[in-house]
Amino acid sequence: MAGYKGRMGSTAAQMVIDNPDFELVGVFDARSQEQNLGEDDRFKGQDVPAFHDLNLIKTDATVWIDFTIPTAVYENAKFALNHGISPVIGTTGMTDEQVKDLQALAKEKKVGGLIAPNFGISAVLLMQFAQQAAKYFPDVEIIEMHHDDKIDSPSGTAISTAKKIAEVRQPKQQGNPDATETIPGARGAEYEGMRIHAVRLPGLVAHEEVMFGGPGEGLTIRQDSFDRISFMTGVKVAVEKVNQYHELFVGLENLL
Ligand SMILES: NC(=O)c1ccc[n+]([C@@H]2O[C@H](COP(=O)([O-])OP(=O)(O)OC[C@H]3O[C@@H](n4cnc5c(N)ncnc54)[C@H](O)[C@@H]3O)[C@@H](O)[C@H]2O)c1
Ligand SMILES: O=C(O)C1=N[C@H](C(=O)O)CCC1
Repeated sequence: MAGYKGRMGSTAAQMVIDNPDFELVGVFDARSQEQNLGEDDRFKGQDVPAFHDLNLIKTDATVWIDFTIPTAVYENAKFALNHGISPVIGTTGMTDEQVKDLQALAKEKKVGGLIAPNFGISAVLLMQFAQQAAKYFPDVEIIEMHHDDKIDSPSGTAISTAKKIAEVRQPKQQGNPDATETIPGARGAEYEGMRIHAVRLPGLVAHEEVMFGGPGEGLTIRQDSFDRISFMTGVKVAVEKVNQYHELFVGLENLL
C-alpha cells in the first residue's frame, strides 16, 4: 500500500486488513520516517513493515495499491512492474506518455495492472452514460467538484470523462465563437472543444456533473462520492482480478 498515511491509502489499507482473503504485507509513505504501521492508531494490532524510501522496499507483495501524488506515482508503478508486482493505481495526474510507458513495461514484464481514475461505481457508470448521451448532445460541459486539499485539476475522472466523450462526439465549436473572457479562465479548461470546470470546497469529497444542452432541452448526469468508502468496492475487485492479466488497463470498467 503506497500512500498509506493519506486519506485514500489509510481507507484502502483498512479495507485490505478487514478482508480475510487479503494480507497487508507492506506499507509505503514518504510522509514520515519514524512511524510504522504497528504504532499507527488506525491500524492497531497490525504488524506490517513500513517503508519510507522506494529504493529500500523489500516485499513479496503480489499487488501494489497506489494512492500517492502525481509526481510519485509513475516511479512507484515502474518499481512495481519491474518487481513483478501488479499495480492497482488510484493516483491521478499522470501524463498520457507516462501511462503509455507503463503499459509497454507491463506487456514486456507480462504483469497485469490497472490505472483507475475513479474506483466508484457511480463514476464508472456516469462516464458510460455520458459517452452514450454525447452521441446525441455534442454540446457538453463537465463540472467536477472535490475537497479543497486536492492538488491536481482537473480531476482524473473529468479528464477521463472528456476523453470518452471525445471518442463519440461530433467535433464542434461550442458556444459563441466571438465570446471573450472578462476574467481569464471564466469559461474553464478546454479539451477538444469541451469545457471542464474544477470546483474546490471544504465539505466536498468527490462529485461530478456532466451537463448536456440541445435545442429547448437539457440533460444533467451527476454522481457523488459522499465518503471514501465508495471507492473500496472497486479497489477490492481490482485487487482480486488484476493478477489474471498480462497488461495494464486504464479504467475500472475493464475489470468489472
Ligand atoms: N481512483 C480513485 O478512485 C481515487 C479516489 C480518491 C483519490 N484518488 C487519488 O488518489 C491520490 C491520493 O489522494 P488522497 O486524498 O489520499 O491524498 P493524501 O494527500 O491524503 O495522501 C497521499 C499520501 O501519499 C504520500 N506521499 C507523498 N509523496 C509520496 C511519495 N513520493 N511516495 C510515497 N508516498 C507519498 C503522502 O505522504 C500522503 O500520505 C490522489 O491522486 C487522488 O486524486 C483517486
Ligand atoms: O479525492 C480525490 O483527489 C479524488 N480524485 C480522483 C480524480 O482525480 O478523479 C477521483 C475521486 C477522488
